[in-house]
Amino acid sequence: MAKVTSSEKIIRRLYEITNSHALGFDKQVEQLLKMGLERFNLDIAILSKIEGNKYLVKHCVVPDDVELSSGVEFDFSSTYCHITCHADKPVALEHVGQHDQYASHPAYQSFGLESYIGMPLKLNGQLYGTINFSSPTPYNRKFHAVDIDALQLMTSWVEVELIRRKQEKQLIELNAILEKKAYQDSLTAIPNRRAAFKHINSDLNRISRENNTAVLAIIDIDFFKQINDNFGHQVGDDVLVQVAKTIADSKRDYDYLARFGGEEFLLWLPNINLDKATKVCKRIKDQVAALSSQDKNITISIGLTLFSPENTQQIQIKANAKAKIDELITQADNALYQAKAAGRNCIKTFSNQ
Ligand SMILES: Nc1nc2c(ncn2[C@@H]2O[C@H](COP(=O)(O)OP(=O)(O)OP(=O)(O)O)[C@@H](O)[C@H]2O)c(=O)[nH]1
Repeated sequence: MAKVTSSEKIIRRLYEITNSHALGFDKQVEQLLKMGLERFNLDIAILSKIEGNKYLVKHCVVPDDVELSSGVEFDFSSTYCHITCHADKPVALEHVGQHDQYASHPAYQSFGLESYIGMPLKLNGQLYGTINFSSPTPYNRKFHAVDIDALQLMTSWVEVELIRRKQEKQLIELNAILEKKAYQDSLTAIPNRRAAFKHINSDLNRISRENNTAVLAIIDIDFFKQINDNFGHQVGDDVLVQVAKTIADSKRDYDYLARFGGEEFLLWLPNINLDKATKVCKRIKDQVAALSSQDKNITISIGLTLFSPENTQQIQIKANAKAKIDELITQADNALYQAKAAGRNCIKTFSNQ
């Protein structure tokens, strides 16, 4: 049987550790550092992060009698890693006290570590920190090329993993932004039509389960086309933003406002009856009427409809919430049409009669 070389052993062990994804990054790094300590027969292992002149211990494995833990910070210039990063390559020192140059280094003066092997960690060419192994006693042999190779392998894995984790974090953040954008109106920054459907959908089930009532209102800015035509699209946009903000500020905290499209807004008022909803809408209408643009008052018309589940309808609503929402919107639209026909700047309620 072929003899397994120490390089092969290290590659196998490294493969095992780096493939143990279930362990999680922190444990993997810990095992990697332990493997390095065994490999080099040294006492202290550190994965550091360097920010300016701050040397931060991110991970470490140390003997019980050494007081060092992750989170501890040092002056970067007073560490051996400062030499390593300056050299921009692996540095291996077997007996620092006997070294012409390093014996007078502040790191030796401060920590008295006699043996050290370390390497810079880089992410996309930028210095991130170091991986290093050291001991207060002189090294009992010379560091060889194979030691540097082992250190190189460990460093490369950490570099790749750190980049992957950074990209994963960026991707999660990007997805959150995209998700938010998918449900938000870009002009007014309030929820959009899609978000409103999603919200009402889940609310309908709760309200019907609690045998409560809710009101759906469609709010439409009056003569909005004239604003655009007379003063331009930008002024129209500003009016939309002002109206959205005014409605958002005047509604109850638990009401849900969305831009339904064009100059129309949808307001969902859960756990309310028609009387009270009319009062909320009147307050909103009056607040908007206090706004003006280009010396012209802005007014809105509102159509309301009541959602009142009966116990027997619960199963139906759960199965067909979309159809129920469409029906409520049609009813509120119908009432809005009447408000427009009645001269605008008023509130009308849908009725079957
Ligand atoms: N500035 C701006 N205008 C928009 C936007 N979306 C829709 N509009 C305009 O809104 C106007 C709506 O006009 P109409 O549907 O005739 O309604 P109106 O003029 O308000 O008349 P009534 O509703 O009957 O009082 C159209 O001119 C659209 O171009 C937008 O995002 N920004």
